[in-house]
Amino acid sequence: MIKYSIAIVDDEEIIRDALDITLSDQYDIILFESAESFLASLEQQTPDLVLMDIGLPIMTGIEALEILKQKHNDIPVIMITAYEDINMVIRSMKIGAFDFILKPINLDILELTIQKAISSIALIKEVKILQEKYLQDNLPCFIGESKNIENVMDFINMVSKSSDTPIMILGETGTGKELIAKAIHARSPVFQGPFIPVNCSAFPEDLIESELFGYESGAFSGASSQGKKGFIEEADGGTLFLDEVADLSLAGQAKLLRFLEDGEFYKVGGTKRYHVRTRVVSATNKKIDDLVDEEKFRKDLYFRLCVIKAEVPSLNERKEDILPLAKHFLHEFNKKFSKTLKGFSKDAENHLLSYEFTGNARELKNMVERAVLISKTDRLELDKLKGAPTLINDTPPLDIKQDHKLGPEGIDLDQLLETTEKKYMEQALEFSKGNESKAARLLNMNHHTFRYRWKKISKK
Ligand SMILES: Nc1ncnc2c1ncn2[C@@H]1O[C@H](COP(=O)(O)OP(=O)(O)OP(=O)(O)O)[C@@H](O)[C@H]1O
Repeated sequence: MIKYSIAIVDDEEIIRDALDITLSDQYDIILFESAESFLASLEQQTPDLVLMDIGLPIMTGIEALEILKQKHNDIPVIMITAYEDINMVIRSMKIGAFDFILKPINLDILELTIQKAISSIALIKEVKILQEKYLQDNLPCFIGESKNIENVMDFINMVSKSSDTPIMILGETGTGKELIAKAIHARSPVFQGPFIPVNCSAFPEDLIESELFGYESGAFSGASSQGKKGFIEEADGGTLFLDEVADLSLAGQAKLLRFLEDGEFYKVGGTKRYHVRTRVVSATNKKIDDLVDEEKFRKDLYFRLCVIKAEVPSLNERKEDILPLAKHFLHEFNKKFSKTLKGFSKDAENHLLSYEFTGNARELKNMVERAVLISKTDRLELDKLKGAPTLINDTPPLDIKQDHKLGPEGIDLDQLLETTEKKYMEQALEFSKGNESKAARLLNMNHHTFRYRWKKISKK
């Protein structure tokens, strides 16, 4: 059961006490003897409902109501008046009071009026509680103490409020663009809808249309007989995250633009029109303005996607975030590898602070992961960080057991399969001198699948 809070603003102590005794079993009561002290308290917390005397000394209840409504229009206010001054009552109702009650207060009428006011805000409150819980449970920790990141987060909090304004996030690889896209989704009104990430560079030109829009049954040979939903349809009522959007082919860009213009599309091989409402967040680590100038990215699409633009600074430009991030990753990998490292040695910290990151937070994360895995001391020492290859694509050295016997200590199967897949893909690329089609053939894979999986796995 939700317990609602009521602020009672009345200069008469006897009334405050009487209301407190009557209502405090059911509601959280906060008492104020003046309009000024009540308004000042709103900086710290806002009540769900206000009971306010009209005839307060110094600042009157009506004046306080006017100020309250400017900032918190959604809080219902019940005015209390000692005399039936119809003009005062009309004025307060015009300003936006929910209702009024007369002194001496009839408790039955009071209870009924409070109930009515609460039912008007119950849904808003329920959604707020749900959203806070969702944020706590689902929002990936976005670490950052620098002014730079604080500004980005403030901006995101502001722009998340709308459910459909397109946002483009720019920043070098590994700066946390996908994490930010998830944060936007989690703070937006469509937070309960799906968050669908699409890596635009993972699909070749001839597949992108069916991946984005889906296809109708029998659209082409090899198509599933039930047809298929595309990513856009999957994202209906939620957020579509178009990662690496600058890599979209010109044909793909044209199709996406058509959808963004009116939210409508046809599936491949179909004549039925579909309508989808989804917030589009896109990201790229390329200099998209240059691509627009070079006509490699459509200007009209750029303007559609980039109604709001957020730029994430590189880690080298926000050195204050390095240690908080490193400690966060240390904690994460302590948990993952059941280690109990307490922190970094002074030397290790200095090394991180003077290091030039090319892969940003992802590179730092990989450095810490490997160092945690090979550390045997209480603190993470410099040699473990230095010894750890810092390639962005590096993964910890987990070897597949040749005998495939499971010991009592168990294994992290996902991690093992991922490492194995990556090792073979790396070797295949080495054998084929970087030719992905040849590498794919060595692993008996279709080359689209190879490209897609390699992109995915080499980002981890
Ligand atoms: N501020 C942060 N707090 C916590 N983790 C972070 C932060 N920034 C990045 N990370 C972690 O670093 C890794 C890379 O982040 P992410 O995938 O969001 O970067 P990206 O900018 O989308 O990269 P790319 O351009 O290569 O797609 C992820 O594991 C992410 O969780």
